[in-house]
Amino acid sequence: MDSLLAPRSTSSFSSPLNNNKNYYYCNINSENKSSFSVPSSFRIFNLRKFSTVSFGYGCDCRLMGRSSGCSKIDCLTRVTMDFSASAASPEIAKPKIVTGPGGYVLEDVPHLSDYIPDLPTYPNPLQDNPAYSVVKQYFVHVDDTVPQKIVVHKDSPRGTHFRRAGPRQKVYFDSDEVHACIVTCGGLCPGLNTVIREIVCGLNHMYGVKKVLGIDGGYRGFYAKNTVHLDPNVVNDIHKRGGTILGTSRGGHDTTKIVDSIQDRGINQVYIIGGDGTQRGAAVIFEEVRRRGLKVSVAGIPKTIDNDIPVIDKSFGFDTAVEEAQRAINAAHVEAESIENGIGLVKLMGRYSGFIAMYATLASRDVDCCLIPESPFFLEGAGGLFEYIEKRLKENGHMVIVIAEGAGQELLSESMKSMTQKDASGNKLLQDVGLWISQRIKDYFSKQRKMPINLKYIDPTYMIRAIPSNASDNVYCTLLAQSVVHGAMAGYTGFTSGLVNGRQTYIPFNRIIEKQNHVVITDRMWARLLSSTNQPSFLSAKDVEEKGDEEPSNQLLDNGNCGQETFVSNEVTN
Ligand SMILES: Nc1ncnc2c1ncn2[C@@H]1O[C@H](COP(=O)(O)OP(=O)(O)O)[C@@H](O)[C@H]1O
Ligand SMILES: O=P(O)(O)OC[C@H]1O[C@](O)(COP(=O)(O)O)[C@@H](O)[C@@H]1O
Ligand SMILES: [Mg+2]
Repeated sequence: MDSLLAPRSTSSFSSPLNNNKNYYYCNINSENKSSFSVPSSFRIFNLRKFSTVSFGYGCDCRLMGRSSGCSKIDCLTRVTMDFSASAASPEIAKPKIVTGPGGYVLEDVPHLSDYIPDLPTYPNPLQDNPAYSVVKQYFVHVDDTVPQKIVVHKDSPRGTHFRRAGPRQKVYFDSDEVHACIVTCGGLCPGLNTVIREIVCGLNHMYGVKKVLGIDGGYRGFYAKNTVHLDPNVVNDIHKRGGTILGTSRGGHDTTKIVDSIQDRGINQVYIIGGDGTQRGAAVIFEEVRRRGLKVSVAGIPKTIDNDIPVIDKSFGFDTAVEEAQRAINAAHVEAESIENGIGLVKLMGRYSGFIAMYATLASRDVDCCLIPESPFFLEGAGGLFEYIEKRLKENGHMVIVIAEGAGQELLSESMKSMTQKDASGNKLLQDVGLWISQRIKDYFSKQRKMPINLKYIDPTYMIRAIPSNASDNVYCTLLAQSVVHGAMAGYTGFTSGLVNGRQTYIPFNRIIEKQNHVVITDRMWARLLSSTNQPSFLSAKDVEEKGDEEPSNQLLDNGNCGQETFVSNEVTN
């Protein structure tokens, strides 16, 4: 043990602070001039003008309290502590993998009781709620799990499963004890307000939770902004609006400051709504919370209109975005077919994943060519884009092209000397492929082919994500929000709530952040698109060979289980 801080007497540390059994305090008054000492596994990370020192059980040492007293480290009492009995949590929680017969694997989510012993439990208040008490088997059985792959062969191993979401018979928070907060991060997505609304209403109506804070403006709002009080009245109408009433941002993830803020405010349930970057940030927050031994559930709700989050069937807001994209594609089609050699070009979102472009194309049937980041293409020569455009114009007199913002970036880089700029979150800032390709097409046909064309470029980028969610996304948002609330109340932490094969599940952060979900162009879904547009694949035999090694993604409608009809009916059963 180092000799930085030592307690006056060990008994000074035996009283629980704020009824939080994981923290112990000693009062130090300014007359006791001495030095501070902590065991080497402990760290003082928030030295302020506080007079109370608290020690997390098996984790960090913090200065807390607000009464006047000592302000400097050298005026504190010399105290002696022996923390040898308290095992500090390792830096990173190991994945919880449970195996069973027949190759069954459960990728389980962490639980508060994994690192806090002897937590009290309470009967779930829903059992007295008239809306739920009549529903037979309302509570999820403790052994319910959901398979990740549902297309199997007779001899297939049972494979990976995730814990089924839903209310548990016992909960780990007393309703009055809960102090929740909600934050939204990253780009906008239709349905953010619905998720916020349903978390607030779910906590309040199902569990009687009254203390819910909104964190303003993304992660940095934890430490740089004021919070807002949220209750069912405040959020009543917000699902009818696009955007997020809490505001959002990129960058600003400072783990220590965020967890300090959680701790200082006495927050014990953190609901984090955001995309792949946000879930990475949530995973780090969870690790820090666990390391400090706090009774705080950290729960993620996946948000991404790009659909780039793995494992889950799809993100909320995706359907709405695809629907809105139809309006731009329709306009492009009307413009193109009204003039000779008309080309309607629509750029849609999709930084690394072309799902919106692919589904908008499949839904519209007016699109002749869809270009996405996952499928390389080339412009000139036999089998290239220009050749195909010319062919379509000669056959049809007009054509519609949909391009995802991340498509063909390698071509732009070659011709425009690649920029390596990033946004505040570290995402690569893309060059405008829509403007670039418009110019290349115009130049090619006017200069090289001497063929007059009329190109109309439509960029509805922000229009498709700044709108309120449609009816089906609203239902999805509600189920996601309720699932995440049930999970946190049941003491689960370090998890994202998500739809897997039409069932609500709890997925550990490590699975959500390990990779991005991409369109696999050697899968049937992309083949369906090619056969619907009749565009060439632009792939060489070598490309196909390389792409053939990729694992199939969760392709939304593929595998026969994620179609809209199944999706809705499964939702209802959850
Ligand atoms: N690896 C990471 N570790 C911690 N925080 C991250 C990480 N990546 C992104 N973040 C934070 O998550 C937030 C949202 O990330 P961003 O990539 O902009 O959007 P999205 O979550 O929608 O993908 C930002 O505040 C960013 O700082
Ligand atoms: O201009 P912004 O706000 O950075 O957003 C643009 C990005 O947002 C997205 O729609 C989604 O990004 P995130 O899911 O990472 O927030 C990307 O397709 C696009 O590149
Ligand atoms: Mg992202």
